[in-house]
Amino acid sequence: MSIPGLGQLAPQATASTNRTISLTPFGEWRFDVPRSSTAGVKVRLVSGTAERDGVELALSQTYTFVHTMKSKLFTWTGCTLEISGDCNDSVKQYPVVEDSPMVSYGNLHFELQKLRTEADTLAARSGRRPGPRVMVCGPPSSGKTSLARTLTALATRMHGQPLVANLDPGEGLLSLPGTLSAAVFGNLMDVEEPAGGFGVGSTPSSGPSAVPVKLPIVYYLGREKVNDDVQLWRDLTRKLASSIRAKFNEDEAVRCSGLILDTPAVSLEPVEIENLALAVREFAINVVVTLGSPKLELELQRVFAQETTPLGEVISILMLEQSDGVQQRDKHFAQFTREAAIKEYFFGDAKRTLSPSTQSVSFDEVAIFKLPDDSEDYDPSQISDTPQILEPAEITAEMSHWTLAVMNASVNDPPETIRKAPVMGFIAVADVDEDRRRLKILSPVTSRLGNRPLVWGRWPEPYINLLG
Ligand SMILES: Nc1ncnc2c1ncn2[C@@H]1O[C@H](COP(=O)(O)OP(=O)(O)OP(=O)(O)O)[C@@H](O)[C@H]1O
Repeated sequence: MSIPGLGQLAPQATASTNRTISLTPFGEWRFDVPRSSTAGVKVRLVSGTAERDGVELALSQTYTFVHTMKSKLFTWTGCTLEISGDCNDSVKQYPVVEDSPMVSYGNLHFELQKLRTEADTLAARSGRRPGPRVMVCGPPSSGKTSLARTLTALATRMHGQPLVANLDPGEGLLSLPGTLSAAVFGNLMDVEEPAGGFGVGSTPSSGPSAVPVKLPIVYYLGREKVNDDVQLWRDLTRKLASSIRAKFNEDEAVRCSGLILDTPAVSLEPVEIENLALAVREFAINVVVTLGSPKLELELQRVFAQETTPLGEVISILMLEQSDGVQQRDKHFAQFTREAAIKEYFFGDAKRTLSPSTQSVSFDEVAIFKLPDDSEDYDPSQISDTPQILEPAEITAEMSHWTLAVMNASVNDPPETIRKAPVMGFIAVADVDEDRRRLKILSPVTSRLGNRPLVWGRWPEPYINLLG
């Protein structure tokens, strides 16, 4: 519970007055920009230093945080912020700085930096040991993605080029939801983007970008939750791990910076622990961070008590406190965020307008596959010897407003190959004319689909009419 005047101000009703706040070292300004705030909230760093999940704000520059964004600005040194616009916010100060979870997050970063320096030193002597491979896991809303983002930003600030990967299909990393993906982060991240540099706005597009773009490798699960198709999630996790090994082999700077892996929220279900264990083994993780769950820490310590990485390293399992500032996001918020990501993928955002190409294609020109309907005797949360096979999809009006994945495969490839192929991009079905047997599609690029197969998953669910 927070006591005004003793550390944390109680959240205020939506505040719209222009105001100036001062934060002492390790203080946080926590904010939630409501949907009603069309102009968002504007923030200017007047003095000191401040950052959002590790990405620094420039002095005197005005930043806009758009509506339905929940986050915080943090300061190591103390700062003054000028704020205008509507948002719900609160200030958290730490009279005893050791009480801030950022102390342990910062210490973790410095330990990881030591391992990166060791890997660098070894590389100079022609050794090939990678830098730290750290996995962040924990219960829902424990701050996993925020910590992964902070560790990434802090590493890039020290000229590192870590690989960052996401195994949570509920939210995409540099991609739409429903995917597992990874990319090298070697430069500035976008402080204003709702996803803080992890969103689709930081990927290549047909428009100019304020920050250098990242090139992700993406696999398509087409489901919201891991348990909706555990078998495929495990197969794609293995594929992603293999892509990361290949990147480590060819790029010394990336290898020395290591990996930061974000994971789906878990309770303590045995299948979830097995999934985390699979990720640890596949990605050769040597540092596992559990956020706010001593039980998860104990369970993973038990699983890995006798195990080392393939390189013979100890697998360190540590628990860090979760911040009491982590904000809950209800299903409406999550849906709005997904829809905003889809819209941004095709149309850009306030800073960068994109013009997707609208194409009319005949039903006979496209090969669309769909995930099979869940049959009564199929339990998607169980590993099965007979994985679900893609089926050719019948094109009907039901497909309108869905986003389909364009697979980096040939339409003549076996369904199993198509299903596990990397994703080239997405198209949205704007309209289906069953009488004329034609589809109207939106594509971020003007080129035709050629013989690329499309996959119609279950996630993200259909968006409102993008052309409406
Ligand atoms: N200290 C904080 N103050 C204010 N907001 C915060 C703080 N830490 C995290 N948040 C916000 O809380 C929300 C949830 O955090 P985050 O996404 O990191 O949790 P998560 O564990 O990854 O969630 P999920 O289980 O849904 O994947 C995000 O909007 C994030 O920006």
